[in-house]
Amino acid sequence: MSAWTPWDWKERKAAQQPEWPDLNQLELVEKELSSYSPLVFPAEIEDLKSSLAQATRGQAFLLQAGDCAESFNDHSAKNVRDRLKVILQMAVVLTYSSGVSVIKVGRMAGQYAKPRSAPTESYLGMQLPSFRGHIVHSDEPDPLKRIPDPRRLIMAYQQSLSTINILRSLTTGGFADLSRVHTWNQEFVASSSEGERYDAIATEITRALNFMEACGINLDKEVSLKQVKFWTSHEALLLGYEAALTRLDPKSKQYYDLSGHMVWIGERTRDIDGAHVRFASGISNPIGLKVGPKMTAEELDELCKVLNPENTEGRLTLITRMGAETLRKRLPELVEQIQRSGRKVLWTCDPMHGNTFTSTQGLKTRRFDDVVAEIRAFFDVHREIGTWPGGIHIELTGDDVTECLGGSLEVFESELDTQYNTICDPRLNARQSLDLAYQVAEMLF
Ligand SMILES: O=C[C@H](O)[C@H](O)COP(=O)(O)O
Ligand SMILES: C=C(OP(=O)(O)O)C(=O)O
Repeated sequence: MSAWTPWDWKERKAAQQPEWPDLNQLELVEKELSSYSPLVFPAEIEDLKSSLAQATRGQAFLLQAGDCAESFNDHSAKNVRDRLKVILQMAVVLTYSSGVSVIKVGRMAGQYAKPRSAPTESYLGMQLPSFRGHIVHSDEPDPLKRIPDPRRLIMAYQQSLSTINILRSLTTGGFADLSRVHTWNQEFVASSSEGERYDAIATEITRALNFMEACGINLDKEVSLKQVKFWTSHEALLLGYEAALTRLDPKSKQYYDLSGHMVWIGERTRDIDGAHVRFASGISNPIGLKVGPKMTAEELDELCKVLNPENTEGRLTLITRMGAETLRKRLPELVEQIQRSGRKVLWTCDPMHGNTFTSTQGLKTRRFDDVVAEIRAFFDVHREIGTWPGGIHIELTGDDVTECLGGSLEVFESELDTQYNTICDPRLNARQSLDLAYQVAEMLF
């Protein structure tokens, strides 16, 4: 096979691409993007890869979380901060309760493109092109506004740049300092039982920090207490956008997709001969691969070979998403095959995408209990085989939304439409996310 180039995926079939009305305009936009500064840097990507290598060896746990689809409509520093807050809170709960180090990766700063099951969707009896994310078109139910517009690729880049700036200043500029652990508890969470439990942990951490200071340890010098390493990730779906931001690192002579630290291949685009797998095979970023209910052991093995021919630890994360019942039946043979082939992979669990259904009011939703059940099944299978259940992949928001059912402060089906704000799939709200962190921490311990 000829040497890989960032654009040679064009010779393959790319699934789930928008029907761009003007391909010349698309090409001009991609050319312009190719001249823009990178959003992240190779050294950061390698740093994440070495953390993921630790997780592959069972020495760390991956928390990958954020929006289903980031929106162009509600971008603000507050919104980014609130999402970061809940991820930091989950990480504190997981680390404090289990003693395992947690790698924090946001579905943020690039998660704008959505693959869909059907090309059209209906709204009040009208057939519309399915919404594919704000990087493609508006979510408004208007056929004209659903026409794909390439200029949105530039808008996605700009919003990602702004999000990364906010994230960098929050994670290194004092906000993520462990001495501020109490302040990450948002008001609407603080009054709930999860919030109170979180506050108790935060008080114990503060007491431990005070104790260390009283013993003469200068905490100001401990960078790991003052700053947080936080990485970005998204699905590499629109390959023109990804290729335009892919650069050759002059030092290592490796190609990196500099649109985010980690990218993943979705369940609908993982064809081994397809464009997405070809593109991902040539970049040096950590790659995630969604593993749905139809994946066979042979297919998975082949995909691992193509995506990680050097068998590098930290390169490949397998993200299973099939619902608890199917997972208990299917995961053992997949794990055993990968074990037999000696492939070094990080296994993580996406308990969201195998558990979506439509409520009686017609809203897409997920049950909190189904989410927990899939993670429990994932832990059970790995514990039985002796492999490391290395992480979770969650769709969440820092807001007080009513999109997923259940949780300890239960969201009922009749309440779904009160704060149903997602532009695509239902997300856990901040309380449900914390609730989930406690349950996963117990499984991890
Ligand atoms: O978020 C992922 C997918 O885009 C989404 O689950 C697809 O949803 P659909 O089955 O309604 O198209
Ligand atoms: C589309 C997604 O998932 P999947 O490819 O697993 O359906 C996603 O994670 O946004």
